[in-house]
Amino acid sequence: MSRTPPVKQKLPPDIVALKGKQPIVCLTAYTAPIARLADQHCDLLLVGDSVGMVLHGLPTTLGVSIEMMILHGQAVMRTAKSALVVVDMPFGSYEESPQQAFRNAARILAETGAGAVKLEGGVHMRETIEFLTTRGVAVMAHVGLTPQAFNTLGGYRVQGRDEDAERVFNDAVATAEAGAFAVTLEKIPSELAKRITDAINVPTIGIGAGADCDGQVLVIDDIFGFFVDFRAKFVKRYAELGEDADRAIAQYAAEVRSRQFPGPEHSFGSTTKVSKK
Ligand SMILES: Nc1nc(=O)c2c([nH]1)NC[C@@H]1CN(c3ccc(C(=O)N[C@@H](CCC(=O)O)C(=O)O)cc3)CN21
Ligand SMILES: CC(C)C(=O)C(=O)O
Ligand SMILES: [Mg+2]
Repeated sequence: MSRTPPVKQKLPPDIVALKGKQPIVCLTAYTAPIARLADQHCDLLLVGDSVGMVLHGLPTTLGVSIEMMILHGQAVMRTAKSALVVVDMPFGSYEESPQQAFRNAARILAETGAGAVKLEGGVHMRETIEFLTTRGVAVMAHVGLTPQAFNTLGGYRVQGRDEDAERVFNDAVATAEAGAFAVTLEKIPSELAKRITDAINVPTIGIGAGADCDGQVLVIDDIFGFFVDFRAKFVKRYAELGEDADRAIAQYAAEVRSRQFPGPEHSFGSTTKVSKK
């Protein structure tokens, strides 16, 4: 029986190997059809807890549950063939202790088949990241603007400016030393992101962290122009699908009201005779 060999899905070490060789392309994905598309162009797909704000209408990421992350992780894993899939650990699922983090990370990996988890935090997550990575759980870290700290940070502000730079630098270095295979840098000055990228031997994946990171990530609905609740400065819209979708819905509504839709071609006759056409 001859079969085309299956495409090998990337693993965390394959992502590490890209540092210094080529920019790492990452997007968020939450659903099977989008994962099928993005998989063909990305090295890494992130099932971000941004799903709570983007698809579930939550005001922040704080209300996202493990069950939500697993359902979306499963949907993405069904169609992602070559990109590494990373699932965000939601708020409250890992902060208590390394043991709690391991239990929930293991559940996420077992139930989704994803290759890694991502968690927010630097120096204070060092022990947890070490606990996970020495027990077979690949971890992507996330420092700088950590959206799950919305309340303590006082919003989604730029992090690491002026005297705050050392904190973010130390956070990034601590996670890399603890065994993280990559570090997300969110909304920090470009110069600081470059300093971090030069200082650690695993890839930095930037979002609002300038052009010198080893890779870039954006929220898929943001690049589609489909998420309109806010527009961060770091977002570049590559389409205006929101406008397109609005046009489609408005036209459908108008055609239903004017009885233009459905037409005969969308309708069924009462007999089974074969139509000519
Ligand atoms: N659609 C979407 N895109 C994201 O990038 C994203 C999410 N959702 N949800 C989870 C987090 C939250 N993130 C955010 C949210 C807002 C800004 C932001 O910069 N907002 C405003 C004002 C922020 C302020 O200064 O208080 C901006 O003007 O850029 C940045 C990152 C990043 N993540
Ligand atoms: C924006 C990325 C880095 C993220 O954490 C998310 O989508 O939840
Ligand atoms: Mg996230």
